[in-house]
Amino acid sequence: MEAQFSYEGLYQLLEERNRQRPAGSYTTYLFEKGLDKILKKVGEESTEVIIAAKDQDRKETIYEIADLAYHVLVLMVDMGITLEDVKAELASRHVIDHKVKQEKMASDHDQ
Ligand SMILES: N=c1c2ncn([C@@H]3O[C@H](COP(=O)(O)OP(=O)(O)OP(=O)(O)O)[C@@H](O)[C@H]3O)c2ncn1[C@@H]1O[C@H](COP(=O)(O)O)[C@@H](O)[C@H]1O
Repeated sequence: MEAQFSYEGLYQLLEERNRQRPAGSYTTYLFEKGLDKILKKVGEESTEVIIAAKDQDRKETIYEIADLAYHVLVLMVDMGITLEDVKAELASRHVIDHKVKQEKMASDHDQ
């Protein structure tokens, strides 16, 4: 059976790792190393996504996107950026995009 997963649940676990810093945790290792190490991992994982996608390797691309998503979440926790912060940003763009489309449809209709 597939394990229950949510971004919110993983984010909370990473916050807990940051507060408690348990030994033997890879996330603890990243927080202890600090921002530069986390950024290096985000850069590496981004490159691996690009390479896998360029090879048209769907399975590998999914695997590397998951690695990237985890490291981006670690970066967010380190910087105190919440999932709500990112959702709010995406939501504001979504509304703008919707408005632009409506305006374009109205102007197309007038012509
Ligand atoms: N999703 C992940 C996840 N994805 C990738 N990784 C780790 O990221 C590392 C990436 O591998 P690399 O070969 O690039 O790096 P490395 O050589 O191991 O280490 P570096 O010295 O390069 O940093 C691996 O050690 C993976 O185990 C993750 N580690 C943890 N999680 C999640 O975070 C939770 C907490 O993990 P811990 O804090 O380790 O208990 C886990 O339950 C998972 O849900």
